[in-house]
Amino acid sequence: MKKLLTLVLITRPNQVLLGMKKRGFGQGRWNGFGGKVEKGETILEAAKRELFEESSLKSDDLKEIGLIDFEFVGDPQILEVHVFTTSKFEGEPTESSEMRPQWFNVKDIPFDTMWPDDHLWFPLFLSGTKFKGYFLFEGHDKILKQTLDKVDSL
Ligand SMILES: CCc1c(NC2CC2)nc(N)nc1N1CCCCC1
Repeated sequence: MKKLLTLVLITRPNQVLLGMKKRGFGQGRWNGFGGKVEKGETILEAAKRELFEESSLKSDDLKEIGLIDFEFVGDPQILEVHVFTTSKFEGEPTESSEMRPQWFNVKDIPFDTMWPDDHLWFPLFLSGTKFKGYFLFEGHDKILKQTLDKVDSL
């Protein structure tokens, strides 16, 4: 039983835009913008929608660069996260009810206040390498098992 989710990472030279999640799943952690894929929308449409809802940014240039499956011990629901990135966007990052956006230098990514998997695959995302990953979590902080592979196509 897979649940489809999206994650969008906006970049500009030497920087990545992250949002501080203000409530709900992942509250208190910096992350890209994303969420659930609703019925009747494509994964790409969901990524664009969530980006706009959470940051006020619009982009027609989202490129999929990663696919990550997350499993949690004791929970049969697998989260399948489609990771997108672009440096072409319109608008100004604006705080929403969900997210407080902030630009970070790529050398100062706040991994200590992000999901524990991020520091493992961010280097691949930042180097423009497409990847597929799998993470088995115990709770929301402990990675029990993982795989991470570079791929030519997703
Ligand atoms: C799937 C959770 C998750 C994550 N890892 C969590 C331990 C499983 N890492 C990162 N960066 N984003 C994540 N989500 C991106 C889609 C919206 C919900 C949060």
